[in-house]
Amino acid sequence: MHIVTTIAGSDSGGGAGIQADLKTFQELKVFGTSVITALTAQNTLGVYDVLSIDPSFIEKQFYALLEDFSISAIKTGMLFSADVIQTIANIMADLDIPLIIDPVMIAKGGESLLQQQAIEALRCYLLPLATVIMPNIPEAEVLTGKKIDTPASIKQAAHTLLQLGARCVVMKGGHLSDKKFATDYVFFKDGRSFSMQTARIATNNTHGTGCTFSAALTAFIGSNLPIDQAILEAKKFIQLAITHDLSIGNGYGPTNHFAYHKYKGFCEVIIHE
Ligand SMILES: Nc1ncnc2c1ncn2[C@@H]1O[C@H](COP(=O)(O)OP(=O)(O)O)[C@@H](O)[C@H]1O
Ligand SMILES: Cc1ncc(COP(=O)(O)OP(=O)(O)O)c(N)n1
Repeated sequence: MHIVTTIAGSDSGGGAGIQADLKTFQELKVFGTSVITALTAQNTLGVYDVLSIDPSFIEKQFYALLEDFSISAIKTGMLFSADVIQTIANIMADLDIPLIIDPVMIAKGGESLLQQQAIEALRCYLLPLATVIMPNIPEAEVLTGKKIDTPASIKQAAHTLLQLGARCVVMKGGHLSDKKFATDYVFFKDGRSFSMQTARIATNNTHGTGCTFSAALTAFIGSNLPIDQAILEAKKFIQLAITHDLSIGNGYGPTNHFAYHKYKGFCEVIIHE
């Protein structure tokens, strides 16, 4: 049994954060463990409040896992403050475990999940430790300080993130204006790149898409799948979770974490090398 860890915030609404990650891990048959960085009072309509966890307690959670488990992959989600990022980076720097970073900044409803002062800490301390960083377009714009709206600017931004130390960048295209396709762009340090294109689903039930995608990638990397295959399977996982979305709540509903096993033979992803 492979053991993986999510370091993220709790979403009381169950569609994003720790809850989405653990559901995804369970579906992909890896044993999920967690380090909780913050609690959110949240549902599909929005984030009403955030309670941060003291970094010293975050450290205790992390060391409790490291003492007892052989962890095969770790992902980060909502980290909230510079202190938390510094704490996680200090511990990660001494580990030889693949790190998947979802640089969560803003919730669907517009609420901030990362303090402004934390952006520099993310760029300087955590990003250089990333096996894979998977920003959405607005997050990549914040991290690189450049507008991203053309294929050339996507490539340029990914190269900036690779230069900052990440080994692989998955630039998620959910926020691009393409009405027909949802295309993600993958770039490696060795110069290889490819894109993954799926049909864009007309739905508002996209709460937690980034969390679910990065959790699936963590599960596949933690199960020793080669990285290209892990990225492709994770894209299938999120595509099927959005296609078979759940109408739960009255706002941006969650994705369907059960869909992959039922429908995985029926997901077309077009790859462009
Ligand atoms: N409406 C959609 N239909 C299909 N895939 C989508 C849709 N919206 C987002 N995605 C996919 O979901 C994943 C998360 O994308 P994105 O929305 O960019 O990130 P985030 O959830 O972090 O804001 C990506 O693989 C993206 O292509
Ligand atoms: C606790 C918590 N963590 C992360 C998010 C944001 O998740 P994401 O997958 O980026 O999804 P949306 O915010 O786009 O729905 C969150 N809302 N809560």
